[in-house]
Amino acid sequence: MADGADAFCLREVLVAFTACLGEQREVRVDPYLAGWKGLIRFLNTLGTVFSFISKDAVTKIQILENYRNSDQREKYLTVQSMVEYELANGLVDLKKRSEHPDSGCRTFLRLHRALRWLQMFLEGLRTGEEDSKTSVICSEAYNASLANYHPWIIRKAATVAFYVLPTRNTFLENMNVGTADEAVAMLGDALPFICKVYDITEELYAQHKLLDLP
Ligand SMILES: CCCCCCCC/C=C\CCCCCCCC(=O)N[C@@H](COP(=O)(O)O)[C@H](O)/C=C/CCCCCCCCCCCCC
Repeated sequence: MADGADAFCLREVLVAFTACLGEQREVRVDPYLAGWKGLIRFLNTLGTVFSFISKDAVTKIQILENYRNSDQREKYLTVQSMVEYELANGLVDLKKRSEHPDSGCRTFLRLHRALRWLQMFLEGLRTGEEDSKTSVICSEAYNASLANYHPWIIRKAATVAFYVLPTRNTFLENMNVGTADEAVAMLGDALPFICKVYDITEELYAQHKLLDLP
């Protein structure tokens, strides 16, 4: 694991996802991206076999950060304002990637689908037996979520990468929050917030028929 300022800490990641939720059920983009960036720091400590996954996630985060640093940054403050702005201004390719291949809506949707994987993976870790295999928990979560959107070659590469994951307790002890039991307790506190962020986004995208953006 990395030391110092760059070290992964589960608490920081979970705090970031908790901070996504606004009082009016809005989902804030900055803490959402901060949460993913923290997770990618962790992913990078697991070995180069995961590089193709972290590269894709970093690219998507960068696209959204660019919107947050642009003249239109206020429009990208929350997922709700982003959807409203991009749809009202015809900035989303709805049928085929063409004029707006990297819209905020499309890019966020990819991370949103990955959040479902994360939710299922963390729940599997939380409720798993001490010696259960993280690779199995991870594959099951992946097959029930993200895999449905990936071509065969990506599914194959992801499944191979999962094999190198350590056992559940070693994995939890690498979270920098104390013992495996303490990490489990923290997951229990944070998962309802992650679920809520997921559900609100899913509802918003469904309402605007954006769940299948190319
Ligand atoms: C206790 C907490 C520890 C949890 C640690 C989790 C660390 C995970 C960190 C990052 C997860 C990466 C999120 C990946 C986003 C993938 C978005 C996506 O679906 N992209 C595909 C579609 O994009 P477009 O082509 O349409 O632009 C793209 O094709 C995918 C490429 C890469 C493969 C993605 C495989 C995702 C597997 C997720 C499992 C990560 C394994 C983590 C192991 C702990």
